[in-house]
Amino acid sequence: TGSTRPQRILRAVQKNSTRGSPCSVVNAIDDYCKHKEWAMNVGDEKGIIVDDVVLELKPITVLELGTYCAYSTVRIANLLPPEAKLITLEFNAESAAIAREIITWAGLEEKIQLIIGASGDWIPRLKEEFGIETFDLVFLDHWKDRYLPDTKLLEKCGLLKPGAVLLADNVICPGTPDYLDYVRNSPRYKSKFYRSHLEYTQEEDGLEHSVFLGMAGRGAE
Ligand SMILES: CCCNc1ncnc2c1ncn2[C@@H]1O[C@H](/C=C/CNC(=O)c2cc(-c3ccc(F)cc3)cc(O)c2O)[C@@H](O)[C@H]1O
Ligand SMILES: [Mg+2]
Repeated sequence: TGSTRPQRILRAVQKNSTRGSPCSVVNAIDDYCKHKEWAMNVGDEKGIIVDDVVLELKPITVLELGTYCAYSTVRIANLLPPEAKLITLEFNAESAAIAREIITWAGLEEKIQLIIGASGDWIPRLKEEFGIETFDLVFLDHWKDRYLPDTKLLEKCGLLKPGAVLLADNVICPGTPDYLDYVRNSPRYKSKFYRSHLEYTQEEDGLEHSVFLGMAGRGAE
């Protein structure tokens, strides 16, 4: 019974980064996944785009769907204002355990709430159980066929306010065609595509940045 990829990523973090330094944790994961073993982190190239969106938006409440090894969790939380909070949902208990270790190693446990469970079960409970009004930023990076249903669920639960941003990874590779079609054609969103590459490769990929305009869409126009 060998180790799992998340366990090897955690070991690389503990070996090659400094406790309490989110930047060094992000760099250690990127180095490991570039030179030793590919893993499905948003990565350094797309990560710079994520950084720019976060620094521009200055979100106070952030939701991440699909924690995996907490690479993007740490990368985003590191750039948040002091009073901001990030909730991240991960339904695989093994991944969540590794993610929690990496979040703690980075020293970000105060800013990040990791919930073990499925987005479909938890999104309807966030207002009640975590006192969340609405999210300023949602980062979608979980199963690609769940982006659209979870977006509709977020709308239904009133968790998006006008101006909220949905930032979706992998809209080209592996691809999220139904989600792209929705956010690009719905009057409820102003969407734009940030062309990039699949993490640690030369393959085409990119992020979709969609601003929620409200349930009434653009109104009379
Ligand atoms: C009930 C399922 C939906 N709800 C969910 N709720 C909470 N966590 C969920 C989740 N779905 C999936 N997850 C978790 O997110 C993670 C899944 C992410 C899926 N991501 C990908 O498939 C992916 C895949 C690639 C990829 C690209 C090219 C290639 F050749 C091979 C892989 C690149 C990426 O950047 C990716 O993000 C896991 O940790 C999983 O346990
Ligand atoms: Mg991804």
